[in-house]
Amino acid sequence: MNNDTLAIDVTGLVKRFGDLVAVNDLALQVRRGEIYGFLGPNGSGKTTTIRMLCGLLTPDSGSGTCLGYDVIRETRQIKRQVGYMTQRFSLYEDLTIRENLDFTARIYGMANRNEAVERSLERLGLADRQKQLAGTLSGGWKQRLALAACMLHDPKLLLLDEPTAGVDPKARRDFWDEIHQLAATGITVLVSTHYMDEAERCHRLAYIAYGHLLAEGTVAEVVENSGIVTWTVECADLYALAAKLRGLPGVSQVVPFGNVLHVSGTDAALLEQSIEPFREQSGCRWTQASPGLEDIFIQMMEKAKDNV
Ligand SMILES: Nc1ncnc2c1ncn2[C@@H]1O[C@H](COP(=O)(O)OP(=O)(O)OP(=O)(O)O)[C@@H](O)[C@H]1O
Repeated sequence: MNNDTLAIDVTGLVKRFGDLVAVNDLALQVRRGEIYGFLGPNGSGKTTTIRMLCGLLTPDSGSGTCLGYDVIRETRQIKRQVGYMTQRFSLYEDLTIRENLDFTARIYGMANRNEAVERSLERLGLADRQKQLAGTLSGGWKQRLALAACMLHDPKLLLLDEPTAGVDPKARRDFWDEIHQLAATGITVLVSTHYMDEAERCHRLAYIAYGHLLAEGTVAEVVENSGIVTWTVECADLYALAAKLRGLPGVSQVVPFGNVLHVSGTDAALLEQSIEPFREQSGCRWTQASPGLEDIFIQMMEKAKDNV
């Protein structure tokens, strides 16, 4: 794959803050027009990576391109074609919706500012509320306004850092519908999230922990390559069973999901051996299941922690 097909193509990215290696030898390839999920625990280096990709931070080492431009030498060109939505609401709460969009358009130095703001207001469906103060919008609308602001200059790539944190499910769904509509027009989206349902709405995803890339691919590929086996069990006394299962050989996770326990491990034979005595327990129904992304990521994080 080359620059025609890849929006992001970087390798060996490293960023240190003093003694801390925030991003460690990271390689990332994101195809044009895809929605690429960026997952990982708090402090794993997602924001730092995003900031290196859009030229706001200079990597200590590594190389590559973003939209075909060199991430070290051509940061000005990159910034012009990238829309970056930061983790926290970065617009002015005491400016109106329109004033915020207008202000952002001025920062981009846009010649056709008024037209772009009008178009954006129409598209957002906020034309009749343009005089409302941004601070009075609901969390979901704030995020949509922030997205509209970073789309004003028609970027080819969107870098969205936890855009839906703390937003209710309906507003999150609307936001993601919007992301998919943008991707359908050819815009590439790299989006960080802690929500597993959002991870599943990505075309491909990467999982990083402690600055290292631990998994990459489609959801199906990540599940397939995880090497994790999960059994679910429905049982009358779930908590008593959970207590007995925890710590047994081959059992690395025992997690209740409502009335069902998820019991996972990486050694299928050992896991089966350990659960065998409980298989016949009356009132218990065991089923082998596909591991969830959450099971996989927690397992990876634990393993990575052991190796740090
Ligand atoms: N400017 C900085 N100076 C010093 N340390 C920093 C700086 N920016 C980030 N870090 C540290 O680098 C590590 C990675 O941080 P980063 O914000 O990239 O993680 P993240 O994956 O985005 O986390 P979260 O999910 O909480 O947003 C953290 O330990 C953080 O404290």
